Amino acid sequence: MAPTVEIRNLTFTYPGIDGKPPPGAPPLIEDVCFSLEAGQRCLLVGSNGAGKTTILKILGGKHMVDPSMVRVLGRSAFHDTALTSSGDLCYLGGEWRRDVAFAGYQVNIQMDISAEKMLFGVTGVDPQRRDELIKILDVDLTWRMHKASDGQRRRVQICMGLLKPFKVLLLDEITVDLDVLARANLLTYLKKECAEQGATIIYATHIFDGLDDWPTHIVYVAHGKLQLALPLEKRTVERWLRKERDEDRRKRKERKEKGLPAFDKVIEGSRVVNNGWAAGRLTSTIAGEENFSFSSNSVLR
Ligand SMILES: Nc1ncnc2c1ncn2[C@@H]1O[C@H](COP(=O)(O)OP(=O)(O)OP(=O)(O)O)[C@@H](O)[C@H]1O
Repeated sequence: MAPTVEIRNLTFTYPGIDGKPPPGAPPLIEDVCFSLEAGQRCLLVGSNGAGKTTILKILGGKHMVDPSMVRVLGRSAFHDTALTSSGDLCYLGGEWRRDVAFAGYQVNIQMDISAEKMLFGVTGVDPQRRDELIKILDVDLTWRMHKASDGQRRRVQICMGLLKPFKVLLLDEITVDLDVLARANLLTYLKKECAEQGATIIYATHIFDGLDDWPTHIVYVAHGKLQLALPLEKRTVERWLRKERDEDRRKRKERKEKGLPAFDKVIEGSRVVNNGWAAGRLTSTIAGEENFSFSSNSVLR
């Protein structure tokens, strides 16, 4: 079977002010390879700042890389805009938490609008699918978005994002505000989509509860290196993370003993605000000295 997601020797460094990687900047992602087929569900795990969001964004066509490095459904997500606009490739995460594409417009999720208007305003949707999603996520159609709780708002957003069928779905920690039941229902629904529709899902998360039987693959990212495991063994993931943390601590101690600063020198210049694009697609906004970037989750939650 042809892979739906294919990453071949992916190497990436955030660009500097001139659109090129700053001289001497080490690659954030280095020589990463993995591929997935229709029906497979992959957990993307790693410590804060490991590069999970970056990988998902590259797959979602938000950052430009050489087309030979990343193929989604056999196409380059960045160069082939039809891939995302058709809905075949769907990315839910980061900025999407504030804005959602609504009936062709970008809608701020905190405006005074009812959940019903949002969910029924999207045309070309299978009503049965919409009803099922509303039920699964337990959305009350009378909720006003500007008064809704974070979790309620998140449920409407997820519902919106899944209204149309997808072939490849990229999820970046979107379940954090969901209660245990809503999250469990959603994961079951997504598993069904993979089994019945042959969808492929990559889900970056730090929350392993309830995921024991969910993934078919695990991709662990640490310092640009990859490890694959199958199936999920929570203790294995925790062991990887602990090993990585201990190595980092040891390196910092060694540097301190040699009189060096605890952390490697930060290469100046690799700073792109809003991860390089304004809502939707890449419109680069370059930060000045007053701005700074953390790993995306730290910034956006
Ligand atoms: N727009 C950007 N410009 C420059 N560097 C960035 C940018 N966004 C992220 N980074 C850097 O890239 C690294 C990886 O960030 P990324 O958001 O991919 O990590 P992550 O694994 O998703 O982390 P978390 O678990 O905290 O979400 C971090 O060191 C971060 O500082």
